[in-house]
Amino acid sequence: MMTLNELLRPLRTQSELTPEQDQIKIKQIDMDSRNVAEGSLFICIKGYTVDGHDFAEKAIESGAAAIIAERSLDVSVPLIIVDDAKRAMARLASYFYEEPTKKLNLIGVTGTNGKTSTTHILDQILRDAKHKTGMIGTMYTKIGDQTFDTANTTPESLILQQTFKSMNEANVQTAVMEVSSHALHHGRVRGCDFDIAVFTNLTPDHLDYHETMDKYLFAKSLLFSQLGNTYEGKTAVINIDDLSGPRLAQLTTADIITYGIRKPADIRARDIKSTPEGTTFILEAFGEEVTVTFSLIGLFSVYNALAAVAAALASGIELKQIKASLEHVKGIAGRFEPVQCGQPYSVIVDYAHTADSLQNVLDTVTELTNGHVTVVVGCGGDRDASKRPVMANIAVKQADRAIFTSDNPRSEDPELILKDMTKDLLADNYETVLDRKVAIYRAIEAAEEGDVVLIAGKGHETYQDIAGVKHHFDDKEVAAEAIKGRMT
Ligand SMILES: CC(=O)N[C@H]1[C@@H](OP(=O)(O)OP(=O)(O)OC[C@H]2O[C@@H](n3ccc(=O)[nH]c3=O)[C@H](O)[C@@H]2O)O[C@H](CO)[C@@H](O)[C@@H]1O[C@H](C)C(=O)N[C@@H](C)C(=O)N[C@H](CCC(=O)O)C(=O)O
Ligand SMILES: Nc1ncnc2c1ncn2[C@@H]1O[C@H](COP(=O)(O)OP(=O)(O)OP(=O)(O)O)[C@@H](O)[C@H]1O
Ligand SMILES: N[C@H](CCC[C@H](N)C(=O)O)C(=O)O
Ligand SMILES: [Mg+2]
Repeated sequence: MMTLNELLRPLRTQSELTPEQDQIKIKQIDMDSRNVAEGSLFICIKGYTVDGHDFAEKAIESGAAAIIAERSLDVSVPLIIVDDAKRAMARLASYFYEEPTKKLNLIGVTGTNGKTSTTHILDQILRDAKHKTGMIGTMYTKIGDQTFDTANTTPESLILQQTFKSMNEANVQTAVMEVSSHALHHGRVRGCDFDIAVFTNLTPDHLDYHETMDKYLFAKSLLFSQLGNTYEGKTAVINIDDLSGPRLAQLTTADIITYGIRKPADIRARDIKSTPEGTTFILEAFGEEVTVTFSLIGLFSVYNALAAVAAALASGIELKQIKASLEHVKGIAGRFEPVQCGQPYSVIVDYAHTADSLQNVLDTVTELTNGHVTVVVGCGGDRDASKRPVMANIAVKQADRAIFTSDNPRSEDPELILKDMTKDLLADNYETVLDRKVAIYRAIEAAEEGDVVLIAGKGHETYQDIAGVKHHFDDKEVAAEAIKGRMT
């Protein structure tokens, strides 16, 4: 709880509050009128769908004691006008919750692909080293052993600061979070005091939103320029094999740890051997060497491991301990996850929903099998349409057979998404099957001994978003039903 006068201090606004209004007690901050309670400060956010200013009255009816807005409103409680409500929200939330990230070793992971995977590997290493950890990302938010659902990979600043405060209360030492480009662009992580920033890679995605790769890189770069200009205790972990790596390195004054496979790097993997059971490699870290046996599959997984190793070393964990942790990292839900029901062919569910990830995963599958490869894949609606034909092209080139189907069409017509994917395809090794369940069944029913069916795009998701309604749908569940159905 804070007085309004005290809470507004970091905004440095010239609010014309009476001495009585100055003393109003603010019990919580809200950006959603549906959460407002007695004594809330309600912040009006102009969204993509609706305008929070239209809910100010509703918030007051629910007990809002003051309103922050970007324009004048006829309201009965104190109104503070700011130029940018989201910017104000980040500042106020961090202040109200007593700058919780300053009490955490905060690690942010950004990049087009590999954020969830890297954060999960890193969390395992940290927990093995007896750190109490928190995680924020695509699959969930986790505080200690408790998990919570999240709507976004990187939530809005208010939710973030509340989460960090809960982490402080639970004595979390290290928080590992995915930082999406949307979040960076929207300023959701303003007010987060990162200690370590990790870059995985940059390949085309979200160009509907960022428009050009340069602007997309600029959004990602904000994590590195925000790393502070004292290098004391701040580290940027950079994939030096990625074209954008060196550019990001130039943007930070923090210490830099590079990792890679192809180029010389501080943290490097060599002699990589992949089998369907896992990967072994020699890990070099600042001149020391250890051999790692790792259960995750594919070169891309080695990159994610290297990123996690670098961030763990920067967090003070010993290489010996890191090696031991890597050796018992378990598979990550929906990432190259096998569906095993005793069938003589392989079925793999994976979250590849970009051209680069699909290419990487198909490269891995084709390298590890002598059988036929069938890929079942679609593209999401209300997302970058430019990746659709590129993904389809990779599918027909890399796999023996592709079944194009629906992903999350959201507000788009799924037939039109399929048309976008296939309109310029010259190949004839594909078919389109709109119903995802039918598509998965068809691929599995045709699989023979030694073949691989890759079901890409939805990974861990347990729903299919059609016209804004989330229907239960789980690729793993459907695949298992199809496999068992064939056995009976
Ligand atoms: C395009 C986008 O980023 N949208 C985000 C945005 O939603 P919005 O602008 O539509 O919000 P809105 O519904 O118009 O509401 C505006 C304001 O009115 C308030 N409101 C609304 C209704 C009401 O009754 N009362 C009320 O007060 C809302 O709480 C909000 O403050 O603000 C919401 C709350 O923070 C986010 O959950 C939502 O993310 C949606 C779910 C989304 O799909 N975002 C994607 C694009 C995204 O951000 N993805 C990245 C990951 C991408 C990646 O790297 O793969 C992510 O970090 O998740
Ligand atoms: N380092 C990597 N490079 C390229 N592709 C990768 C890499 N790591 C994972 N992938 C592929 O990308 C998919 C998504 O991986 P992951 O969930 O870790 O990425 P993410 O960055 O968290 O994605 P999102 O932006 O949706 O949260 C995986 O299922 C795999 O196909
Ligand atoms: N974080 C990604 C997830 C995409 C998952 C895919 N199944 C889709 O719906 O496009 C996004 O919001 O673009
Ligand atoms: Mg993710």
